[in-house]
Amino acid sequence: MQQNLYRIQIVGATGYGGLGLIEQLMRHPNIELTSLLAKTDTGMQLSKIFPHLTGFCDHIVGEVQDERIGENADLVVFATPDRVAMNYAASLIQRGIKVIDYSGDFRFSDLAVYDRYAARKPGMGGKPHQAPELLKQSVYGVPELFREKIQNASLVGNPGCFAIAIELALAPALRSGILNPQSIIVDGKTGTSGGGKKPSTVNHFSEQSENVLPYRVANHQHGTEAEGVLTHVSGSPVGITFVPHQIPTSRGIECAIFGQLNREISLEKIQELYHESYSHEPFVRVLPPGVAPGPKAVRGSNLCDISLFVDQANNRLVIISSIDNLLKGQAGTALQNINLMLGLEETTGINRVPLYP
Ligand SMILES: NC(=O)C1=CN([C@@H]2O[C@H](COP(=O)(O)OP(=O)(O)OC[C@H]3O[C@@H](n4cnc5c(N)ncnc54)[C@H](OP(=O)(O)O)[C@@H]3O)[C@@H](O)[C@H]2O)C=CC1
Ligand SMILES: CC(=O)N[C@@H](CCC(=O)OP(=O)(O)O)C(=O)O
Repeated sequence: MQQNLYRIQIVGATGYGGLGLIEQLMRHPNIELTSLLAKTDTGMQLSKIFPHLTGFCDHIVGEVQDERIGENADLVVFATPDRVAMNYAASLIQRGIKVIDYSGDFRFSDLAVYDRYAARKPGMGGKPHQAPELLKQSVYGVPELFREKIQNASLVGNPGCFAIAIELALAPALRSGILNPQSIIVDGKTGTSGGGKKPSTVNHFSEQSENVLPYRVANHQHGTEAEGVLTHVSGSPVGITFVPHQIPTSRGIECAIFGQLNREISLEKIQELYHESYSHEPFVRVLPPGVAPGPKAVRGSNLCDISLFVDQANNRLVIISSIDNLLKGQAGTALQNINLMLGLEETTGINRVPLYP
């Protein structure tokens, strides 16, 4: 191994989340992509599947076989659906190989919370966790909230896309005690890439175009995830009613978040509070009063934009949070976590200016 050149294997490399990481790693000076594995599209160059990568990443995609997982790697990223990483993480960690998983397998330190997440996620069928003993050592991968733990972790559970947008938006207000933690309502919108690359009736153009489709109303797995994390960081039980919608864009998430203020407080003071929390964070922007441009302003970047409003007549705080679901909501945060776990500068390979329009 060249000095400071770390070897990474991606399992699930042919999906959107694998792709998002590969695109960023093409510009990473300290990381070598040693292998790409997937289930179906194997034996061909990645650039045959994604022609925009021609000349940038022409690696051949290998088949997922047990003996290949962890081969020639310092860190393995599972960009796979739920219940894949849980079968491999223990043996990788035993071999001294670090692991990041994009799914819900390792987002929860408590098995009961995992079970609640799994009960809300379609297709999970209430199956038990295959490696519950690892939950206590896994670290939740939101660097802005758990940076030091991530730096020392062997196993990181990358967050859910809506969950990170909600957590970054609410953490400063809930930590400071200005909001009633049981009063939170979130109206979320996501582009169709949130559901991955596999076509379905719901993301068929004629079904999803010209519509705003509510789904899993007050029963989405990221509501549970954000409640648990925000309860942990604020020290008070947080209750969130979350209604997600799918909208006809390819990428982007916007959450409009409402909470009752415990006392009268000016927008200026709340802006100050958020600036104190995030002025040193490279990927969180607290926007000036009155500015809320939506997810188009963060598209293609790892940024989370936060806009704050006070509804004075009803003494409510309104927070608008926008991310690119495939970057800050997935592969961008994953690369932040990889950099932290490997002792590299956190922003390496990530500092992209949003693509506009
Ligand atoms: N899309 C998003 O916005 C976000 C997604 N996530 C999570 O990230 C993970 C990946 O999501 P996404 O990129 O959207 O999904 P995709 O469906 O686009 O990609 C999934 C990838 O995993 C591979 N795969 C599927 N089953 C297996 C298996 N049993 N063993 C090995 N590889 C397998 C697929 O290969 P093949 O096609 O060959 O089956 C494909 O390469 C999921 O856990 C998702 O919940 C998290 C945050 C945001
Ligand atoms: C549009 C769409 O279907 N979005 C997915 C995105 C969430 C996701 O992938 O989250 P997990 O990692 O927790 O599974 C959803 O709402 O379930």
